[in-house]
Amino acid sequence: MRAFARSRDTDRECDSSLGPRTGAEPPPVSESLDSCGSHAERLGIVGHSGLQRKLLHDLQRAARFDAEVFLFGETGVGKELYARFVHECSSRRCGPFVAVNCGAIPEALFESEMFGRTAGAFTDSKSKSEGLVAAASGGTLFLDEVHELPRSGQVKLLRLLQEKEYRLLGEVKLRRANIRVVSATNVHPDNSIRDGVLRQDLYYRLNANLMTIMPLRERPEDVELLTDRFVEKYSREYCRPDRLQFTSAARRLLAAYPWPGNIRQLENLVRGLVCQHPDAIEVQADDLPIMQRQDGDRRETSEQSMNLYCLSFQEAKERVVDRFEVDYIREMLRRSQGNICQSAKLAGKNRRAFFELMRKHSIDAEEFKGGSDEAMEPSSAGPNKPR
Ligand SMILES: Nc1ncnc2c1ncn2[C@@H]1O[C@H](COP(=O)(O)OP(=O)(O)OP(=O)(O)O)[C@@H](O)[C@H]1O
Repeated sequence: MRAFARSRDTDRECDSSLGPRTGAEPPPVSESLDSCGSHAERLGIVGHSGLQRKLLHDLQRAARFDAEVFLFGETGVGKELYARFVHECSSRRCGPFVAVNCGAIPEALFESEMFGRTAGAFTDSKSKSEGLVAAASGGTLFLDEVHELPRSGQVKLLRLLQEKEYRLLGEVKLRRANIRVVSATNVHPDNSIRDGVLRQDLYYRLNANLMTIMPLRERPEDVELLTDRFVEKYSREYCRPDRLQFTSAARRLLAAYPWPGNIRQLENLVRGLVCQHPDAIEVQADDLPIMQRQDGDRRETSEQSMNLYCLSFQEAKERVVDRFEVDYIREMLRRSQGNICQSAKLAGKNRRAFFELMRKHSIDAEEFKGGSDEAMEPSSAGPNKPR
């Protein structure tokens, strides 16, 4: 079971008067919304854009009640971090936070992993095992990549959410579940439902509080603070005595870059710069070559759009659509490292239609296979992802 559960908090200091409670009642008035600022700080959440402040405010509000929270956002925007924030701001903060990668649970093992099993429940199960629901008891169960849950498992989860009851595999007795479920996905739920990947009834049950986490490119004001936070974090981790500085040209590039891998990508870039340039004091714009290329691409795009006005409406429209299709398909392939099935899924198209578009524009999936760090990272920095 532990292979699917990424982490579990057990050793935190808690005010026993604050919980975990049974989960039904909201925390007392003394736990005001503002008291959660310290939780954000403790979790290392930074950002001062309006979008970020609104998100934290909405999450705090949702956290006070025991209803499900559904987080939607691109990869690397911080869904797991914000799920922890909900947990910390809730009356369940003294209970465990159990994060589960739904895509990693094989369909055949779903029930036993989620609900646990008695000894001998199936042929080679010699001992009793508590499931994830029991592991998260009194706390929060975080279902990451929820659209990857097996279909049969979704039905069973629906029953758990509706009845707040479950049964160990091999046992008749019903047990009461004391969990709050926070789930997350990077595929738009409308697309997952349309493609039959996510059951609509389960989605309705999970999204009592639907929160969209905006990508980093929509809140460039946060880039500077995040950069400084990561410089501090990795200077400490790699025992660098001096703090890396960025020239204003380099900071402008960082703020203008679209960050397809979001905050994880920025974090990896900074980590790479901190550990790969131990003697450098200042990062120049020239130290961020792929970002400059991106800047060049953008200039080129605007020049091309000027030329559009020399064409007829129909021709100009076709050219824009073509360019969009190429950019979009390449981006999906880049995100899934050349996996066509996964790219089609991300795009909400069927595989054949996606492949036809690739053929139309002579795009080769091989180009995106392997070397994903080079494709993802704005510089050659930070070859290892933290996750
Ligand atoms: N506002 C923030 N402040 C500081 N660090 C952040 C913030 N948001 C995200 N991070 C950091 O970015 C990294 C990626 O975050 P996280 O793993 O939560 O993203 P995710 O959306 O769950 O990604 P995925 O969809 O790939 O699972 C983590 O190291 C996290 O600590």
